[in-house]
Amino acid sequence: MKTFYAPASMGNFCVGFDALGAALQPIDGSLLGDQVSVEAAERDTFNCIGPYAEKLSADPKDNLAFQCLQHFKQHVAPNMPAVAMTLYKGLPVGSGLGSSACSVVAAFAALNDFANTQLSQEALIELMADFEAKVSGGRHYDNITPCYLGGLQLTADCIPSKAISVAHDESWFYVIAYPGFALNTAKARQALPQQFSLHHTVEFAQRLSGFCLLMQSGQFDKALSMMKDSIAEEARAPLIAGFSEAKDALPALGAELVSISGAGPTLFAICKSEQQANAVQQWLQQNYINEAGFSHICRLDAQGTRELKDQK
Ligand SMILES: Nc1ncnc2c1ncn2[C@@H]1O[C@H](COP(=O)(O)OP(=O)(O)O)[C@@H](O)[C@H]1O
Ligand SMILES: N[C@@H](CCOP(=O)(O)O)C(=O)O
Repeated sequence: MKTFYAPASMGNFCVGFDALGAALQPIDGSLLGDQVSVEAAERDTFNCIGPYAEKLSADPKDNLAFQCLQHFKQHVAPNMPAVAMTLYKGLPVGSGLGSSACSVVAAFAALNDFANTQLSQEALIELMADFEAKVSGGRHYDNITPCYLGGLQLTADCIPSKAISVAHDESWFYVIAYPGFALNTAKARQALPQQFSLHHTVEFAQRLSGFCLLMQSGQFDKALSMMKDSIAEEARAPLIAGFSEAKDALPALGAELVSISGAGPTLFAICKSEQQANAVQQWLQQNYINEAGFSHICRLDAQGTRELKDQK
């Protein structure tokens, strides 16, 4: 049996709505994401386990990972033998941490390895995006490609190969805090303005292009100063209890930036020292998250989706 782990990701990365995303690795070495195992079996079976399994429908047909299995057998690898698939649901649904992308990416990575297809990386990414689009209320790649490829990705349908890896400052700490309640991505997309002025649109393009070029040339502090979410944050902040208070309070503790991870409600803060990250995390634990929430101090995950070798 092989097990594939897909890491949590932060869509938008503040300055790149639907176009930038980053994979996360907690600095304590823990895994923050979903896992999918596949092994040969007499007939196809699906099992969903893990801390967030019970938040999903008990009917496999409703589960994205099982839908990936069905699609794969019907359209990609029709001669593939029967398999037993197990999804370990390690991320809460509707968290802003790319939970649905994690299940889809881990499932297709495991199936693709099992069936040893000749699918190109781009074709696989498109397939993954098709399935995430089924639930998220829009086709966007900013969870799929960082989750699959790791790092910080500039990503869109119109980008050759769907993603360009963007350099990042490896000394930055990302404090993430999931407050313990769900915010459905499709609902959070409906809250967005449907139109922006020409000025607004041009400024978005200027910020995103300036940010990416500065990061790519190692001018990380200048890039950080350009990070502003002019598309989603204002419309979504009222849907996230405590976000505005945290955004006001955390800079005094050393947060260089406070923004929404994906569609929320997870919040992320960028800090330049571990001491500041600890202070920010402590504030968030006391003031932002409830008993069902959690927080982690993270770096960006450079590997993306990978086989967990020590699993049997
Ligand atoms: N394996 C799965 N992982 C996550 N969500 C799933 C899965 N299978 C089905 N779903 C459904 O997809 C939707 C995902 O919601 P969404 O808000 O997009 O989550 P997230 O932002 O965490 O990716 C939910 O309605 C959930 O029930
Ligand atoms: N760009 C998307 C990202 C959604 O991420 P999720 O983790 O909340 O599913 C958006 O902002 O809608």
